[in-house]
Amino acid sequence: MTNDNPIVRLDGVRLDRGGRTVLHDISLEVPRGQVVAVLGPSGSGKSTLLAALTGELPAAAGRVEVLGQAMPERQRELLELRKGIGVMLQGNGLLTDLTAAENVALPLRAHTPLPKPVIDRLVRMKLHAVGLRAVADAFPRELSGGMARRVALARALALDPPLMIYDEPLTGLDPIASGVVMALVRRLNDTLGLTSIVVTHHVHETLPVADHAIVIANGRIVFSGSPDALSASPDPLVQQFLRGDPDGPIPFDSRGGFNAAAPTAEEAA
Ligand SMILES: Nc1ncnc2c1ncn2[C@@H]1O[C@H](COP(=O)(O)OP(=O)(O)OP(=O)(O)O)[C@@H](O)[C@H]1O
Repeated sequence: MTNDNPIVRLDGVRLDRGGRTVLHDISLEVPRGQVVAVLGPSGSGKSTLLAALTGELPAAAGRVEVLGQAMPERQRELLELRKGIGVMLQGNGLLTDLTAAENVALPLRAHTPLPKPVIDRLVRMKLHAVGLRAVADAFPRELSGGMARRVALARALALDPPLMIYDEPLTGLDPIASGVVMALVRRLNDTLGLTSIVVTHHVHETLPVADHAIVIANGRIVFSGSPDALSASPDPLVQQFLRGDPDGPIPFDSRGGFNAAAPTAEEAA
């Protein structure tokens, strides 16, 4: 495998949840080194796509390749692959009775045999990378929302994964904290040689740091291209999403998924 190979490749992937198809025929490639924004309205299937990238949700059809290998079916191989994927989940997921440093140390304790002094040093380096070395001994409740998010980011980076996935990293943050977090995502991506996939509906905060944008709506990828091309897209679906209009080709309650654009006669009545 050369480094020119995409770090993520999906080919004709279908993803089902609760017996219903959420995403149809998804094909995409994520080149190494990029920050890719996966955008879409609430309920469009962003988290479902993310679950396929981490192997949590097997594809109902098609092929998912991550870090140059097909998504393993066997649990042990899957766990090994997941060590190469840093995931920052919605919210912080920090353990409240552990300090910031102890939270960041968790993956290192769980997945490496490293002695404590080495783990302590690595934790300090990770906290330094997110600009928070000074709060190593603080508990999550003593941190602002933005700082807690950065600690969660440091924890996701703990095992030096080549691929970072962020699920709604800006939820609950004010505009300033959002700007800090997104600038950090970009800086860490470039300085540590990562690839980053940011799953979000925060378009305007995310596009400025993204190299590539994908928009999901009505069960499919409706746009894939540069942030500039996204802003200029004449597609009514894309425009509705960018403007946040309740009326248009994306149903207001898009939880109905792929078929939601065409309500049943009962729903329409
Ligand atoms: N475990 C599940 N079982 C059944 N249906 C599910 C499950 N998880 C998600 N869904 C459905 O799949 C669709 C897509 O949900 P998903 O969470 O992927 O969307 P999303 O774009 O991430 O939404 P949000 O931005 O609100 O987080 C929704 O219709 C949702 O109700």
